[in-house]
Amino acid sequence: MSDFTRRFGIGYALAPKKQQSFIQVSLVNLAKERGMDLIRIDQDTRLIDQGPFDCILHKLSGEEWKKQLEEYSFKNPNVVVIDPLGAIERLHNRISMLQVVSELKIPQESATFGIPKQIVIYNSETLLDPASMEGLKFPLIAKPLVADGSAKSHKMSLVFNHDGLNKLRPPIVLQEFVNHGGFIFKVYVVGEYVKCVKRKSLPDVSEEKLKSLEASLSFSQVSNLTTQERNNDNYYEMTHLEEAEMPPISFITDIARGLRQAMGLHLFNFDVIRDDRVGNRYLVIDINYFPGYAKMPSYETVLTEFFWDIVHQKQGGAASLDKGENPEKDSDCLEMLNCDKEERKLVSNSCCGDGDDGALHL
Ligand SMILES: Nc1ncnc2c1ncn2[C@@H]1O[C@H](COP(=O)(O)OP(=O)(O)OP(=O)(O)O)[C@@H](O)[C@H]1O
Ligand SMILES: O=P(O)(O)O[C@H]1[C@H](OP(=O)(O)O)[C@@H](OP(=O)(O)O)[C@@H](O)[C@@H](O)[C@@H]1OP(=O)(O)O
Ligand SMILES: [Mg+2]
Ligand SMILES: [Mg+2]
Repeated sequence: MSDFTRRFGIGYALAPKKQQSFIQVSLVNLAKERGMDLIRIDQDTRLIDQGPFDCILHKLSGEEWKKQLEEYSFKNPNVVVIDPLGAIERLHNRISMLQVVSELKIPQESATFGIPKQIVIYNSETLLDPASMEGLKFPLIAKPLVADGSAKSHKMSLVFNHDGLNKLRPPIVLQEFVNHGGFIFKVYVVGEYVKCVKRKSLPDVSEEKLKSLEASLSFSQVSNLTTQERNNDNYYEMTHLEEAEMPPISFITDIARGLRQAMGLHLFNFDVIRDDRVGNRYLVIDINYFPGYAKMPSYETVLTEFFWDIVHQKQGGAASLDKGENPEKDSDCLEMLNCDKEERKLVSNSCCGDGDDGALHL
């Protein structure tokens, strides 16, 4: 069969929520028109008995899936697995996740980047020992060390003083909370493609406010709030996304490319904030494997193009990750996304302060 008529099979193994958001009819149809069939992998049947596939997309964890994937890859070495489990695992720990950012070698002329100051706490004794704070300054944000996609792994707390540490459950990462004007930049990476969008984030905490606040405040997935949840909150109504200035395009693209190469991953996004104390300093605070691409503008076109490259071996293995340039012009790569206008199908995340009133009051 000539390459022109050959069809390609792309197997996907995703959790139900991810499948529902990502596998939309528009994506399936566009891929089909380009000769690629998206095929659901039945998680109740052995992977080895399914297919044939030219590529496998997945966001599942657990030993059983690992075993299945290894067995499949051993018998089908030519099938591209997006992405290797070993490479994804680095993102399941919030320390190893950001370690890679610190190791990037990127020219920092007009802007600089890094990660917030942070420590890891494994047990309650260390948590309550003032010596372990290593000069970290309040306010802090406490994040579960594990970032495995569970609801628990997204549960965060803002900690305003020592008393606020009492409620925390190690293992956790204590990270300095950096004022950033209430906006966050989400940088989506799909192979060589990079798209930066802005979203609302947590409000700044002034020195004055810090003194008057309760000891801590817990919340979950604030950048993913539903329109309804935002509308119920004064802060969100008062924050104007269009006012946020985008970061320098080529700088963000350089970081994205550096991360992609260093991690050996094709599908991820990372969250960036602009440090208000410095202005042109950008901090990476989170990296997510296979994020909510359906929220990215033109996700169907971008993903279809990526699949096409993969099955035609234009972006296959780690070597081709070095290939370089983003296929889009830089000016097209960064786009403002006003998420309030977006339809969100999935998100059921909530903010819960100590009073659990559903709003984020600082
Ligand atoms: N060091 C920080 N300084 C200021 N704000 C922060 C910091 N870290 C996190 N945030 C805020 O808290 C939110 C949640 O943090 P983070 O992105 O690490 O959590 P997550 O649960 O992994 O999120 P996601 O849903 O993107 O996976 C961020 O989107 C941002 O608004
Ligand atoms: O829920 P969405 O589809 O929007 O995607 C979110 C995704 O959830 P899902 O994988 O269960 O879908 C999250 O993954 P886990 O950490 O929970 O594994 C994480 O990557 C978020 O950052 C994504 O939101 P985004 O950062 O893109 O806004
Ligand atoms: Mg995040
Ligand atoms: Mg995350």
